[in-house]
Amino acid sequence: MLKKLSAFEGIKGPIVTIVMDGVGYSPKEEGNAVAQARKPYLDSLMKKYSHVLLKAHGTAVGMPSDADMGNSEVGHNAIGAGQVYEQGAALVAKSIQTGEIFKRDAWKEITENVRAKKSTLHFLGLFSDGNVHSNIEHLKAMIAEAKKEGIAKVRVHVLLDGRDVPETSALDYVGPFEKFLDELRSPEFDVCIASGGGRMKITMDRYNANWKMVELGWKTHVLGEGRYFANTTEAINTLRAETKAIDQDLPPFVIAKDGAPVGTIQDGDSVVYFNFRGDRSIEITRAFEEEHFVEFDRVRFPKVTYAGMLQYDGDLKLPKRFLVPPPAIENTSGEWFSKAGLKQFACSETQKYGHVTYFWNGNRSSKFDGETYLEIPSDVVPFEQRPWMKSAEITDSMIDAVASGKYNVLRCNFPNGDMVGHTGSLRAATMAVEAVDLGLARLLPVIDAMGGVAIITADHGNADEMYDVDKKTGLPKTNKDGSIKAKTSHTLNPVPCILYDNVTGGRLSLKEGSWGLSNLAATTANLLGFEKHESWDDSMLLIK
Ligand SMILES: O=C(O)[C@@H](CO)OP(=O)(O)O
Ligand SMILES: [Mn+2]
Ligand SMILES: [Mn+2]
Repeated sequence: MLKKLSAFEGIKGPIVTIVMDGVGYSPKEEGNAVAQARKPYLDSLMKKYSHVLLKAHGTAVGMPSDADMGNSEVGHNAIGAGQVYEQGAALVAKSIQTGEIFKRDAWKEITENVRAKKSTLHFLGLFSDGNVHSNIEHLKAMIAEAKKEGIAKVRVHVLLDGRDVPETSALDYVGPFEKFLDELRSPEFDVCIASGGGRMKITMDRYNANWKMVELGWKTHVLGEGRYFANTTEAINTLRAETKAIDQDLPPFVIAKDGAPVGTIQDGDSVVYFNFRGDRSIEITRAFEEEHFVEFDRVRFPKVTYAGMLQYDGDLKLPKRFLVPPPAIENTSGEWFSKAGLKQFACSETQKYGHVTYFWNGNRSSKFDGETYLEIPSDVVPFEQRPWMKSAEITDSMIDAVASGKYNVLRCNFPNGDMVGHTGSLRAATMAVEAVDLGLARLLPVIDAMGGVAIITADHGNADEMYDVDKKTGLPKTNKDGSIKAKTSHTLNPVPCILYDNVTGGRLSLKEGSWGLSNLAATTANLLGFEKHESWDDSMLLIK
């Protein structure tokens, strides 16, 4: 049980954590949608209330190095668990480096299956070195090992990124990768790319937001249905010229030879989904694993030996077979607040719903006792067309939940800064931040009225840098037509953390210090009048 604090009895009203997804802090104004947004409410909070900056990237959130940006999974894991675990990116890299991955049963089953049946080994996943969902180095290591182990035929299905890496960088990955395959290819080892498409068009949907994407991915990778191209470079060049889309939004393509797809997925094949992050892996995994599947008509359901890079959901045991064990995230704040008998409420719209539930609770999909979840359906549109997204509805729901008096601890996520930040539109991203400002201005007074306190923070940066800046010159890069190259990925910047307290008469503030997202759970525990769990990182709260 969490122990009661002796120095502080705790706030009587609700404690509310508000995550402004993708709203990082940078002193640089140019290309910074957060700084440029008209957000009088948030600006006044920064003047009036105790605040600090939190580290939200790199080793502070369990990534392999401080060159790695933060992301929603590692960010919400750290906030919810109050601790830093080595995350998927680091665990897989290590397992490959030590060779452990290839000694485990999952890899052996995958490879023995294709050797025994003389069938094809397929790799499917996000094709970049973004290290948010996947890393192309992991893919290359597995292909090289497959050759070493005498596998005869490998097909690769590539989901183009442009969201964790520069927006039109796909060919920078395809070129060197084709060369890598050319060097491995031999009469005994037949390897090539078989299909692909933009990650926001096919396969990588999350939280059941748009199953059509997964259906289109299934048609492309499994059935080999779609537009044929002779190779990936030709596909990308043609589709770019026709659609003007950036990589994440490019339509699907099928690589064909002599009028037939080179790599459909068939009975007896093995399939490795090489993304380590779970949210955008669960739906396609279900399509490959579920015997009775209702989300779309698969037309053909090949009997394959399937493995995910990690296990994506420990409660649902999805997938059954995985190459590397996921981080065992234990003693989350959700669990211990539940054990303390507290009532918890979590809310977001579909795009971030799993962030405040599944990621928050250490990648568990089931609830702890006393938890209530509310999902507001997201629009299925390009978010630069609706930068306000469902911020008003999230605010309405949070106001109702706070005012109901039913909950001790509440959490919500406003997706705007992140989802609109990823589109690369600076104009829309400033509106996104402004929509969050409107929401805060409505919600916080209701927390006052209930005698509560709020922490306003974020999980990582995104909207704070909308220009792709040349590291050497510090100037924005430009496209061929002279326009500024947009940055669609997350940033390395810290995030704000504001303690909104109008109820203790100034007794509480945040200590100066070198803090990160993992210090939030203990801080919330203190606000509730509890000591932190022994495994959580320290509280930032100073109590007078
Ligand atoms: O959209 C996503 O999948 C990632 C970026 O790859 O963003 P976030 O971590 O904010 O969910
Ligand atoms: Mn995020
Ligand atoms: Mn994001």
